[in-house]
Amino acid sequence: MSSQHAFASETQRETTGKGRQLVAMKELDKVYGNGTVALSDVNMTINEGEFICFLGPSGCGKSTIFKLIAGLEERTRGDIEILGMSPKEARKQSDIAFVFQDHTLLPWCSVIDNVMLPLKLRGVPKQERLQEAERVLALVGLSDHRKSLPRHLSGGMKMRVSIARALASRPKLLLMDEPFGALDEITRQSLQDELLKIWQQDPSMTVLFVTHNTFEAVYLSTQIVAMTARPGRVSAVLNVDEPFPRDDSFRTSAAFSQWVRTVSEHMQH
Ligand SMILES: Nc1ncnc2c1ncn2[C@@H]1O[C@H](COP(=O)(O)OP(=O)(O)OP(=O)(O)O)[C@@H](O)[C@H]1O
Repeated sequence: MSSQHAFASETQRETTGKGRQLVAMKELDKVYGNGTVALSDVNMTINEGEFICFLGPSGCGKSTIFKLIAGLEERTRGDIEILGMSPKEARKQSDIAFVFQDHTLLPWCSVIDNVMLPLKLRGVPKQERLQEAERVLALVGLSDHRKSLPRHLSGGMKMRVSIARALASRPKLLLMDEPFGALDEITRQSLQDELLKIWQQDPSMTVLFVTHNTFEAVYLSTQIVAMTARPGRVSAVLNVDEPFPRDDSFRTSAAFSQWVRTVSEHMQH
């Protein structure tokens, strides 16, 4: 791999995904009410099954892109579609789930009640809720802690609960906004491995992941979206064409170091 061909130019920004087109953004601008131009002319397609990390300086509009995809903010100009629907329609069908850095668990509810809450709000019958919660708690290795309260869990465990809660709605698109930013390095790496395992088990699930950490982006991604400082634009999309499953042997490989160097060099320009 060389830095000359690693990045697709802005006009060639087609993904190399495993599935059908999931998200289409065309000439997207976002100007907030106070006049802040958060995004300018964002053009991007995202295919089903990708794991895409968004990297860029603070304030470049990464969270804003997520809010537009989730239908939590309205675009100022341009088009955005999720599986041919508006973001709000897609969210209503529970096709989209969020995980934030702050785990947002209800402190007075047990782990399993926290995981079941979104299903309860959607009117899913109790037996089905329980089954689904057990399934996702097993996925994140927390079955034995189903009755614990959040305050009895470590930061990494709270994040696992938060991921389980998002997975319980079986989303097609999982949006993760700096989820591991507050965790120590060892916990972070084990959660990266668990997340990749979960993602690999479901070929149709797409993960969009914001991080400031180049190592994390290279380790996790099928693609890295590099963004410029505000107003945010997509400056390049990098296809990290390294095989899965990935493990510590990838983290310590020469190829990994080369990818990190390439991405870092790009981000400095
Ligand atoms: N509701 C809002 N009203 C006005 N300006 C906003 C609003 N939300 C975000 N902004 C501004 O829009 C720009 C992009 O913000 P955004 O949070 O999307 O960036 P980011 O890349 O996610 O930042 P960070 O990496 O620091 O989390 C910033 O200048 C921010 O201050």
